[in-house]
Amino acid sequence: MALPLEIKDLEVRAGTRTLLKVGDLSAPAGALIGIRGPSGAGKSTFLHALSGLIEVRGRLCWGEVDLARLRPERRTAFRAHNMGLIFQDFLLFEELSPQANAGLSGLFRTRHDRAPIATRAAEALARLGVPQGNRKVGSFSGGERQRVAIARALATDPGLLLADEPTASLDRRAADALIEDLTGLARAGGKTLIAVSHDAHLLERLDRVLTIEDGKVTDDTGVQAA
Ligand SMILES: Nc1ncnc2c1ncn2[C@@H]1O[C@H](COP(=O)(O)OP(=O)(O)OP(=O)(O)O)[C@@H](O)[C@H]1O
Repeated sequence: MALPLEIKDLEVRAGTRTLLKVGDLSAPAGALIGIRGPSGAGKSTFLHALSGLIEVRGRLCWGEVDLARLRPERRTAFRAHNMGLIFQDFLLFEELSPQANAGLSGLFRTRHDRAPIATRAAEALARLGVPQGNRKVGSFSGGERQRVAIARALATDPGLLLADEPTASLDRRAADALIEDLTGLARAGGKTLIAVSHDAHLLERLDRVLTIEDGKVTDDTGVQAA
């Protein structure tokens, strides 16, 4: 289930240094949001905060759940049940097939939950046109790998999809196909999508684009999803 986002006085620090500060920000469930900004501005830090990977201060609520108040293990559990992450370095297992990679989160679930994850992984791989069979992911192209990463993110049917530069390392054609898939799947499934990207082709397909500079949101444009 997609959840609304509500942020109040969010702060991320590393030692004494403040990496990110966001005063007030909210978005309805099912919004498609882009994040752009110069290198080192704090975009990945924001995505990591939104996914509960790092400690934050203030309020960072997905629905009723304030990630700022949860211990790391509770954040991990929340992430496993609600989020699909499509991160830059893919984190795919080179020696495994696409099916094994996409169904990986099933390993951490009960036997009862495992079967639907495997089924959704297979459906997502087919829908995204990933080559079937036992070929190892290590031999896949960048575009194919990125599709496996998306299928893996979709396998648990999460309400929230968080992506870091999903079209980086793809040529224009592969990037456009991926944008079509990602935004289409998010909209069809009523999922919230938050994507860090410099790709104008992706950003123009989203409801809203935030610009982050020097650890702050300096621009917030676009129509919010109803
Ligand atoms: N754990 C950390 N400890 C100290 N500084 C950090 C830590 N993580 C990130 N930073 C710093 O915070 C700033 C923001 O980093 P971040 O990775 O969020 O930027 P970004 O906007 O995603 O950049 P890029 O587009 O280059 O990926 C950078 O100056 C980075 O060096």
